[in-house]
Amino acid sequence: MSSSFPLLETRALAFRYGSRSILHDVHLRVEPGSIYGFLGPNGAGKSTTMRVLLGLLRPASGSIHLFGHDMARHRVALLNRVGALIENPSLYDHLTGRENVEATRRIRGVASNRTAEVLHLVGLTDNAHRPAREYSLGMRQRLGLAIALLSDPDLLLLDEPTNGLDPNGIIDMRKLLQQLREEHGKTIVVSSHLIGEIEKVATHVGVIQQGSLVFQGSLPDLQQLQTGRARLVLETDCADTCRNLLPRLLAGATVAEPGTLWVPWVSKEHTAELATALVSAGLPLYALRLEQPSLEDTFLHLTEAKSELVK
Ligand SMILES: Nc1ncnc2c1ncn2[C@@H]1O[C@H](COP(=O)(O)OP(=O)(O)OP(=O)(O)O)[C@@H](O)[C@H]1O
Repeated sequence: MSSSFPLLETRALAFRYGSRSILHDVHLRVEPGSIYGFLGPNGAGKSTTMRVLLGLLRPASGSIHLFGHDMARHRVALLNRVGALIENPSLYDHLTGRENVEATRRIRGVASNRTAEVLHLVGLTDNAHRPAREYSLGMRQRLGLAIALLSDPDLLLLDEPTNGLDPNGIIDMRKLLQQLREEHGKTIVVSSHLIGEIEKVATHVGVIQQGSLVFQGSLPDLQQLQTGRARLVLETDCADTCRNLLPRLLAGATVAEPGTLWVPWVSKEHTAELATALVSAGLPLYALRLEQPSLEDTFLHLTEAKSELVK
């Protein structure tokens, strides 16, 4: 991650439900202008983290810094600069989209021109006169986002905003987040349990598993981790003989099957040397191919291994 001043930072954040520890030692770092994909399987602690960040749950220990200030000291002022969408927005179904926005606008004392602005931002202007009960799930999420945008917040915290949406709804939400970042300078933390969704929209990624952050970095950092897990699959007659004859070139290799070796990928030069050495040693080489894990595999590996990869 860059060394610029983080917009949101948690230090050794911990949370407990009674005697049950839910979040442990969470060090989040969200750079200004980023879309931070907060990933983790069900029950990992994403919603709990969001609620702690919004001051809805009190941390057991640790601190939260928003815009460079300690939230424990300036909670109200700092949270005024944050917009949130936590799961499904609570809407008045009998009111129109516009009336729903208006209801919150008045309570919050926001200027009246903002209603039309936020409806336009989320692409609901043409449907603003319809009652919310006629809205699709995607439209409801966008209306919730419009309400979150009323006070023109610098930071948006969105908990699984695409949950339950159909493919078009997911694409619309993704475009909207990109537009909010690129054209309106918003910083966005968006949680999901699907890496496939996050990789299309996020600039940075944090992976949480069982209440601990197991990876944090830019999207290219995560892709690099994926490349580092690539392997060569070598097919021959007897994998053990190969390993014994070429111990240096096959360091770290594992026998997958009697005639198949998995070799951690090093470089194309190493691959060429391995192929030459095998043939020179008179060993049959039936196949030598590169297997690159998908980003999904890497995510599963991170969440299953609970490794020490936090930067
Ligand atoms: N009110 C509660 N009381 C006790 N434990 C809770 C409560 N709410 C959540 N938990 C537990 O806290 C842990 C984290 O839950 P959380 O909802 O934060 O996970 P999540 O990553 O958001 O998962 P999901 O994607 O399923 O919402 C889970 O083990 C859950 O069972």
